[in-house]
Amino acid sequence: MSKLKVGFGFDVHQMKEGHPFIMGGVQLEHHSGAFGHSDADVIVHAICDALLGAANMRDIGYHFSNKDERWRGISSLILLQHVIGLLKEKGWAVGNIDAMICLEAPKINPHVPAMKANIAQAAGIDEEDISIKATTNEQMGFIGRGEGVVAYAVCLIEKA
Ligand SMILES: Nc1ccn([C@@H]2O[C@H](COP(=O)(O)O)[C@@H](O)[C@H]2O)c(=O)n1
Ligand SMILES: C[C@@]1(CO)OP(=O)(O)OP(=O)(O)OC[C@H]1O
Repeated sequence: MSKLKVGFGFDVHQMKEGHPFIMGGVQLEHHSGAFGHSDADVIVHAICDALLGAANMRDIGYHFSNKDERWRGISSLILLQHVIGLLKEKGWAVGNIDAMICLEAPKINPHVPAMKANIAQAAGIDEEDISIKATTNEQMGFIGRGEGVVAYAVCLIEKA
């Protein structure tokens, strides 16, 4: 019988005026963008943490320190590829991923197909096994004021 594990991930990044905004490997047209040590791709970070959590392999900052110059400005899709490699070494394969972005603007919906394609390619999974959703924060709090962006993800992993 195969073994199944679920995982949960969360990430938040500050939004900065004039900064590029990368989400799911797509550069979004917006006056501000998520800021971090890497490309601050918040949905990919939440997915990495969900996968690492499911495999009980610590978290993204443990594997990719924000003090390490190797990861400065790196595409988070490359970090996701590393995470998938770590799971594969332990015999884990990804079942499915479901992720949610909480962001006031811009609209995410038009970009969901491209994001799914990027994440599926980096994770080596079928696009059918990755779901991306979005919500505003109804203009409340730091998300509502456009000061930050949040993402959540859950995943299922399996090993024979
Ligand atoms: N940044 C966002 C936020 C929301 N959406 C889509 O709009 C729908 C309505 O959002 P509410 O927060 O008003 O419920 C939501 O269900 C998403 O489909 C989006 O694309 N980008
Ligand atoms: C991805 C890493 C590494 O570049 O940096 P950030 O882009 O700042 O992202 P965060 O989600 O705060 O933590 C993980 C990191 O160590």
